[in-house]
Amino acid sequence: MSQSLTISRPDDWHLHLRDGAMLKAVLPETARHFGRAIIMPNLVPPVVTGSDAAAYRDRIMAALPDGMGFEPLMTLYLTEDTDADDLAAAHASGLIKAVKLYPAGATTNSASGVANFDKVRGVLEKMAEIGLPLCVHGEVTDSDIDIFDREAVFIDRVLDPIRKATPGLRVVMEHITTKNGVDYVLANAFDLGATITVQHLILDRNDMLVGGMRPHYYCLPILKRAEHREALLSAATSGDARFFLGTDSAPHPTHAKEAECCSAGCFTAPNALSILAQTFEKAGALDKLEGFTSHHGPAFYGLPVNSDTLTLTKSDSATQFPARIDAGDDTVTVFDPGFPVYWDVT
Ligand SMILES: NC(=O)N[C@@H](CC(=O)O)C(=O)O
Ligand SMILES: [Zn+2]
Ligand SMILES: [Zn+2]
Repeated sequence: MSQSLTISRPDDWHLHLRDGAMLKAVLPETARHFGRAIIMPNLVPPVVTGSDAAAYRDRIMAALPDGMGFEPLMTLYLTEDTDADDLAAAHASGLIKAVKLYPAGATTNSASGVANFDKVRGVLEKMAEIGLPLCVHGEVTDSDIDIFDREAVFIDRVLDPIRKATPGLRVVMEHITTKNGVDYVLANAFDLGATITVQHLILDRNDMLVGGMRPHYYCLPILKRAEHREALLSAATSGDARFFLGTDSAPHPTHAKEAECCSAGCFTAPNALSILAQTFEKAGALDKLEGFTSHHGPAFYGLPVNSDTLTLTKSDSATQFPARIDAGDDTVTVFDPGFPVYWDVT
């Protein structure tokens, strides 16, 4: 028996496209399904200025296959030297839709991030004034804080003080992974939103560690206990507009994932929507999928919902996703949810 669901075209509110051959390889995987995406600026070197963002947007558009529609929503990478006027001009021209805060050393390519939060106070005040959202990788980097606690500690020690010191600053907690993150969003007003990834909705740390380590499930923030996954699933399927999809699809060459010290990130662009449909259906919340993938994000960012649609169909046989895609001389391994998925984009 087949079943189908037509929704407004989804957007991805947290996406890594990289550059060069990798960009060319992964961009069609997103553009096939998503109308727009918030493009993460953690290139090497990072996308710091308005002119960096304009040049990166041009490279993305040049890599887009003919006939595919896709709008990259550009971001700047916040550093301790970010120029508030350059950032305001990039926002005023419509070039950028957000600024990304990486605590220095928290994740992939975050070395140029912020170590001393006092140094970005002026920039954050400017962002509050002009209504430019701050997207936050919310983990402390202190070596004495356990990796599984780094998100919760960040909320108390960094995020809450920043928000209190900067009234009116709109913040997106990127890729939340804990009940603490969900509760913090719920306890605040609608100037605070959160993106949630596919992997954090379906996996917990046991899936990554029991019976052998699975490097393709290693991403940051790291998968947590089952009770946290359950809180994320409740939030995503609740219909609360503060929670929306950010896949954090983060391609790395297969050899860098299957390495002695594996890179952090899951490449979910090809099958994110199929897995989500299955996950929402299992939770008895298929009617909440469209809000999560297509309505809540535009509402937070003050953008229109996409005018075209996407149809998902469920069939009796499991959907076959490619195991990997080619990217120049490398391959990128496609995320395997670990269970059969019967939904596919048609
Ligand atoms: N999520 C990840 O594990 N990796 C991301 C960086 C990030 O979003 O933190 C990447 O750029 O590879
Ligand atoms: Zn991150
Ligand atoms: Zn990311």
